[in-house]
Amino acid sequence: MIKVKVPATTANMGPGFDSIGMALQMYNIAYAEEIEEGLEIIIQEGSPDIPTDETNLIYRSICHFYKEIGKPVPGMRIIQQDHIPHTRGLGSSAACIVAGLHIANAMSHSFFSKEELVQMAAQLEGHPDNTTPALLGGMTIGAMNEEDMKYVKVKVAENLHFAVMIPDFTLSTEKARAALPTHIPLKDGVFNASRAALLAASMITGDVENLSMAMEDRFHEPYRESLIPNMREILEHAKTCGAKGTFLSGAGPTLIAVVRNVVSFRKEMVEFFGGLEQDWQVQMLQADQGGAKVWIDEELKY
Ligand SMILES: Nc1ncnc2c1ncn2[C@@H]1O[C@H](COP(=O)(O)OP(=O)(O)O)[C@@H](O)[C@H]1O
Ligand SMILES: N[C@@H](CCOP(=O)(O)O)C(=O)O
Repeated sequence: MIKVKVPATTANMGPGFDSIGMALQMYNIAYAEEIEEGLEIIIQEGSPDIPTDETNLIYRSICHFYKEIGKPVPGMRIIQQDHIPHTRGLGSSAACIVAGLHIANAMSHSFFSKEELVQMAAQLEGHPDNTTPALLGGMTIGAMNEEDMKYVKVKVAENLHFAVMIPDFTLSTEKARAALPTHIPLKDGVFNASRAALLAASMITGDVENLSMAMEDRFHEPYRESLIPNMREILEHAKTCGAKGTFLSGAGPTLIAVVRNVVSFRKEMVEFFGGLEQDWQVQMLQADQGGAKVWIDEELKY
C-alpha cells in the first residue's frame, strides 16, 4: 500500500503571481494499491462532488506519469482523505497532481527523484507556485520556461501564524484567471517587481514589519476583487486587528492574514464575519516546512 500526505499551499502571497507560494499545515492523504483491473476511487473524507471516475485529478496525474515513462496504467484502488477544501485557492489541484505523481512513481518503481517530480509537477500545472511548495514545504520562489524551472526554498519563521479565512463559496482558478487583463501598465510592473523582491528578501531575513507593503499587489487582486464579496473590507479589517500583511490566497476566494496575536485576532475576525452575508471560517495555521511525504507498506520513504 502506498500512502501520500500532501500539504495545502497558498500561491502568489500578494505580488508573487505565478511564482511565490508557501505550504500550510493542512493536508490531503491518499492511499493507493494495484488491483487486477479497473479503477476504484473511494472518497473516505472530503467533498462528495469530487469525481470518482477517470476524470479524477489524482488519477489523471497518475496517467500522465505512466505516459511519460511509456508504460500502461495498472488497475488500482485509490482512497482519499481530503482536508483541503477544493476550489478555494488553497492548492487542492496542486495537491492532487503531487499525490498522483508520487503514487505513480512508487507504483511503477520508477525512482524519479523529488527534483524530477518538482519539474514534472510545475510543467503539468503550468505555474510552479503551488506544486513546488507542496512537494518541498516552506516558501518557494520559482521561475519557469517550457523546459526548466529554477527555484529557491526559504524556511518560514516559526513565529509566523497565518489566519486562513475560507468562505462557503467556491471560485475556480480558471474563472479567476479569465478575469485578468492581458497587459499591465509599466508602473504596476514596477510596483509588483519591487514588492515581490522585498517579500522574498523579508521572508529570508525575518523582517516582518516589511510585510504590510511587501504583500501588496497590482497584478491580480484588483481584478479578482469583484468575484469575492467584501474582499477589500475583510483585508482592511484584518489590518486594523493587527495583521502584519494580508493577501488573496492563490486565485481566491480564501484570504490570508499574517498575524502574531493569534487568539485576539481570531476572536475579532469571527465577530466581524458574523455581520457579513457569506459564512467565513477562520483557521490559524503555520507553514509546513517539509512538503509531501510518502510511505510504502507503512515505511516512510521520503
Ligand atoms: N481532492 C481532490 N480530488 C480530486 N480532484 C480534485 C480534488 N481537489 C480538487 N480537485 C479538482 O481540482 C479542481 C479545483 O482546482 P482549482 O480550480 O485550481 O482550485 P484550487 O484552488 O482548489 O486548486 C476541482 O474542481 C476538482 O476538479
Ligand atoms: N498563480 C495562480 C495560483 C492558483 O492557485 P489556486 O490555489 O487558486 O489553484 C493564480 O493566481 O492563478
